[in-house]
Amino acid sequence: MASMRLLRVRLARLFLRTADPRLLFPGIGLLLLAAVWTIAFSMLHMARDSAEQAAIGSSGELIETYEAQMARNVGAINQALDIINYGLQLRQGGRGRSGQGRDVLAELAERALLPPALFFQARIVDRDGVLREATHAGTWPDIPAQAFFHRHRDQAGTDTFVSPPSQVGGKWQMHFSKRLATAQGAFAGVAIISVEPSYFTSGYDPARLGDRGVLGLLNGEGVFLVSRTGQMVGWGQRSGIVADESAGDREAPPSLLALNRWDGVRRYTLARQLHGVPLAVVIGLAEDEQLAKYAAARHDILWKATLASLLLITVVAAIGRLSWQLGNSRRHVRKAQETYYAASNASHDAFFILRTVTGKDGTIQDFVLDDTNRRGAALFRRDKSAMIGLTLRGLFPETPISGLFDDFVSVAQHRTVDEKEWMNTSPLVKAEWLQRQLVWVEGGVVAIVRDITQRKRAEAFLLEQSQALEMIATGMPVADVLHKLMQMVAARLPDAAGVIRLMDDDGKRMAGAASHGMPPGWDDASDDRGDEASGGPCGEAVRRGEEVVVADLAAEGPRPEGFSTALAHGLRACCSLPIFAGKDRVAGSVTMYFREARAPTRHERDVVRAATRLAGIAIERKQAERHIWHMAHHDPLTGLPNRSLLDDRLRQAILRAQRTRSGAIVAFIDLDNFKLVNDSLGHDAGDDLLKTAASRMVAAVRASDTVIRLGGDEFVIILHEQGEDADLSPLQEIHAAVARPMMLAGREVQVTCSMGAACYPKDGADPQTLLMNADAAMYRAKELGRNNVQAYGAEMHRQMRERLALQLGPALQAPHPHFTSSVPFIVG
Ligand SMILES: Nc1nc2c(ncn2[C@@H]2O[C@H](COP(=O)(O)OP(=O)(O)OP(=O)(O)O)[C@@H](O)[C@H]2O)c(=O)[nH]1
Repeated sequence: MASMRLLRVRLARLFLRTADPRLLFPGIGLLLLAAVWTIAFSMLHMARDSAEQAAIGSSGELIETYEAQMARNVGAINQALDIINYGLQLRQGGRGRSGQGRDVLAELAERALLPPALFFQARIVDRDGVLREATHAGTWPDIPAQAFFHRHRDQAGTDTFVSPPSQVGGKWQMHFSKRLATAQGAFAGVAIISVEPSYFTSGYDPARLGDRGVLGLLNGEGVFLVSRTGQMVGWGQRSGIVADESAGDREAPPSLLALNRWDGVRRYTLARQLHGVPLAVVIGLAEDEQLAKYAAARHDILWKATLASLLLITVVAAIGRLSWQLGNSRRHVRKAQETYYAASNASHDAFFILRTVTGKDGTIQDFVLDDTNRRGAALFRRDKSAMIGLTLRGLFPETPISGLFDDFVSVAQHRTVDEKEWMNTSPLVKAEWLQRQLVWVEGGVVAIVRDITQRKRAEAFLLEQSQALEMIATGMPVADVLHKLMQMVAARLPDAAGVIRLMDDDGKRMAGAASHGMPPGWDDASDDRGDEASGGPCGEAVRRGEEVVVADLAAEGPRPEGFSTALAHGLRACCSLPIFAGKDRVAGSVTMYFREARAPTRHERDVVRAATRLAGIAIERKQAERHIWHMAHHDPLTGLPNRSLLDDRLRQAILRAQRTRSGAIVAFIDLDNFKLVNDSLGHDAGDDLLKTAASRMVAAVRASDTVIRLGGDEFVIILHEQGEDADLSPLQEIHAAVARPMMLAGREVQVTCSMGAACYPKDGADPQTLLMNADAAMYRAKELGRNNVQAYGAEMHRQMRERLALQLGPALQAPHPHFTSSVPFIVG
């Protein structure tokens, strides 16, 4: 199985490698070239075969023809020789027609028993080699030395002897000779018929044998007696051919292509032995002539094959190049696609490629999703494969998308780009806020969508922070600001619950100031626990002044009571941050509880930190405000409320008296001869005296009463809920307390004061009247020699007016006479 799989894999790889146009087309080209040349060579082979067969066939036919021709010629000569012999025998026997003395040859010629004299010459030689008769004139010298003479003289027999061509009478001739014998068989001479060699090759047909063929006669030694090639007639060449003796019924062997040694021409050569004579007919067909058609066809085939090859190579090269370019461009496209996919998959943006679907009338009907990236599938919480092919409407089955669809159509029609942010309403899409860019592409629209929920939330968070800051800046109550901050955190961390607690002024207890999603009674419970600030991890944040994270409330050691409540309500983890109001002062904590047992994320901690910082600013600002207000309304030396609060306190005293149906005493106090202290003991001693006097006054009244320093050495005391009969005994106590000796600049000093009192409602119904009347009474006390307490009387009012008239007159009055009667008494 494994080997099969391996084989399949290898085959697939081989196929892919072969399918590469760089290999495929050269491969196909080579195959086609091989096919072209295989066909060409097989055609050549067939053509040559056919030409050879034709040559062989032709040579076979020719040898038959020429053999018959030669046999006829030789037979005629043979017959003529026999006739000569017969004729001689008849003469010798006396039976000749012409009788003794008449030439046998002439007689035979007359009777046309000899071959035509035009070609043949007949001769008779006697037993001594003397020429006895001849059909033609001419001598033949030294006949007894001729081979044929020896042959016939020495060998009995009737066979014909053929002599090679020799010159007789100036002519080259072949000689056919036969032994002449007496009736007893004795040698009687030789009958000779001579013929020009060309006689035998006159049948040379150039149409059949060509210009370079051969037709010839061989003797028994394989020597040409005559041969003709074209117009050339020759003899005597040694052929080296062994004649075939298969004449007759036996099928002749085919001709052989061989190099004819006598002239160096390759020929299809056949030799056939003639019957009865030691002669063989030879025919030869020159190879180049016989195969001339084949050579032409060969040239034609090779030329066509070459042309076809060139054409093929050109076409394959062109197709290969095109295919290579196509492959290259495909590779580039594929690489570009791969790059696109890699980039788009790594992108934080979702990509959607949608194809436009148009109706018959050309209007856009819908858009079909062709492709998307990983982020796109994640945005829709679906598999990419399940999304591809869906229409735009199909992507948002339950959401009206008319606006989105119109935007797509607009971008597709106008070939533009459209960018928008929108709040998602589709439950299928995993985002609150989205930003989309629609870009026209050929045949469709590409939508690039980005989840901007975090950014939008951050913007909202920033907005809420600035709103909280605005609330702080405009002096909104801290409780409102904290409430806003808690809302802000809740919006960012919707699954969390939280509470903001503030430390009370003495820094011992914390109380909930704002909360979100906390279990009912939780705030109360924690508020009730006075030691919460030092108990659980959240209190620990306040105590340590740093962030405390509890990743699992259930795993925490000794559990504060509140944790059980939190756990019971499904809160498993918490993160608490101290609120710093000012540099080191912890004013409370912001604590968020989470429903999973885990450490809060960085984002969650950042949100809590931001809220904590703003809470600190709000509290610090409120404290600064309070400080400024306190500074504005209190005397920095004594810490007592100053003149700015006088009117308000007087009004409150009146309202309170009205509410409680009681009265109130307004006392005006001025230290006696205070200037002397400054002058004698110094200004600092004067300040100490003022502080001591103020503290003694505060100590002498109830907490609900008010002591105000008007300025200099003047004070106002408001005593609430007094009887209407103006009992001045509380004032006497204050007077006595002030007058107690004190240490100033290392010396004991006793300072008295003058006090004037006006009672509400008896001496005045409004703050101004009461104050003015108390002042008048004080002035009266001064007049009476200082160091006493005077209740307001109506006559004081008249005296006051007289005094004012005098003071406003041209001459100023001299200093009051009581000045000397109540100087500060330095004891030590
Ligand atoms: N050390 C000190 N002196 C102050 C302060 N404010 C005002 N004074 C001085 O207090 C003196 C007030 O004097 P007066 O009330 O006019 O006169 P007196 O000496 O008290 O005399 P009688 O009021 O007539 O008894 C002035 O000399 C002021 O300079 C302060 O804050 N510290």
